[in-house]
Amino acid sequence: MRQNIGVEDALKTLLEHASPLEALEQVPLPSAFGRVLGADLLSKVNHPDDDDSSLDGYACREADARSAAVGSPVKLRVVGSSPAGKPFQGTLGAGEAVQIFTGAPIPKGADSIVRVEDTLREGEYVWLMRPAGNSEIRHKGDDLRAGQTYLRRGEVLTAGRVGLAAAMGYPEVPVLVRPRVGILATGDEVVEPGQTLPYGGVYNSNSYALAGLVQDAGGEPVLLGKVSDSIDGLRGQLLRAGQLELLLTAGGVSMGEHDIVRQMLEREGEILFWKVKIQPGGPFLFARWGGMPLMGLPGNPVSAMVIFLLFGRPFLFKLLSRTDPPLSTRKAIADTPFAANPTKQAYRRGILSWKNGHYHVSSTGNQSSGVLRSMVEGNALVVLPAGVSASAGDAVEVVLLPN
Ligand SMILES: Nc1nc2c(c(=O)[nH]1)N[C@H]1C(S)=C(S)[C@@H](COP(=O)(O)OP(=O)(O)OC[C@H]3O[C@@H](n4cnc5c(N)ncnc54)[C@H](O)[C@@H]3O)O[C@H]1N2
Ligand code: MOO
Repeated sequence: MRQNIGVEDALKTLLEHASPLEALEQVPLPSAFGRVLGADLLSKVNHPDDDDSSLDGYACREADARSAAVGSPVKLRVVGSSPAGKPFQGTLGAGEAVQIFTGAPIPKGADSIVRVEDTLREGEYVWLMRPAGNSEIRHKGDDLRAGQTYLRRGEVLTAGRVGLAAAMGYPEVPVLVRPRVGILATGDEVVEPGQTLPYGGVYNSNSYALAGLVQDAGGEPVLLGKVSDSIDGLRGQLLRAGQLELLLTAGGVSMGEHDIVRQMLEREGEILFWKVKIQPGGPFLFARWGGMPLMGLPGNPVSAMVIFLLFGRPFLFKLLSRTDPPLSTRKAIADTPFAANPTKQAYRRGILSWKNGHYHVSSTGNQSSGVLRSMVEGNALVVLPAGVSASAGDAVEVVLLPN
């Protein structure tokens, strides 16, 4: 078992155990938002499907309306109307105009448009006060060309991408099946919210915070409840869970005699590393157990969340072949001091804001790993290499907390 390894080393090691998933499912568009596209999608149609108008006005021949001006308008006979969805079927001749609406195909015989604001309608005639132009014509395929690929495997279906899939003619899309991530809390003192809190007890916050982070990364959380500090209980609960793409345990990986996760894995799993030079979350453990990768997250609520973000989230991104980066970073000016850890890379909770053209970050205050509210009051983690503290005014790197 490797111990006390660096952050980069830990990430590299665990990503070697993340094999991209292949299984796909078809989902209807209303359920597609946030899912990861499983195949490249090419457009089934041209959009627009023919040259069309970008405004409400009149279609005519450019040559007929060249001399039109406010003082000397040109008079054309209106031979029809072309609303979007009910295109004019005839052919427009010299001296003629067709009333046209935004999105309607340009009638045969017309080559230009004048907008309605520059016209005056009089019965079956229209006066044009400006020359007609063709810059308001949207050309066939300007937006989408049939047969061209616009969406790619590994892309997250944002609102725009779901809309684009619809525009390309797909009522449903192939997406990667969400990796199922088991979440198990440990500890005799851990009690479910709603129950009476005994002396020395703590409500189980880790399972629920982690479930949210798993969903946000594209996974499907499988809540496995909690086990007390017994190796038999832990093993039994994990066996009941069946085969999952990733197991997360929270707690029980530190030095104490009750640290059952580490003890069980030492006996019957393969621990790939234990302890990373990081704060919070130093006792982080990564193992394989029963053919599954297992992340033993430290029990402190901040540690569990930070370790999942820095390691679990990239792991799920790789399983899903996601092409967007798992984390976003910024450079910011520290408005308050941030204390280093002498031997570990530190991640301090900060409040990131934008002032006078720069990002600024200030501490959320108490940086203890038990202060869960710092993950809510803060929106970023200030990254401090081992031994490097930041004074007010220093430039620092921050990692944005996802939503
Ligand atoms: N002698 C040492 N003690 C500790 C060390 C060390 O190196 N030497 N490391 C400390 C660090 S750093 C951390 S982080 C914690 C991690 O310990 P465990 O992973 O074994 O976690 P627990 O001891 O079970 O719990 C720690 C803390 O978190 C609370 N907790 C646990 N589960 C939940 C939950 N589901 N919801 C909310 N809160 C939870 C638990 O009550 C404890 O307060 O170890 C240090 N100790
Ligand atoms: O990882 Mo521990 O969070 O440093 O307390």
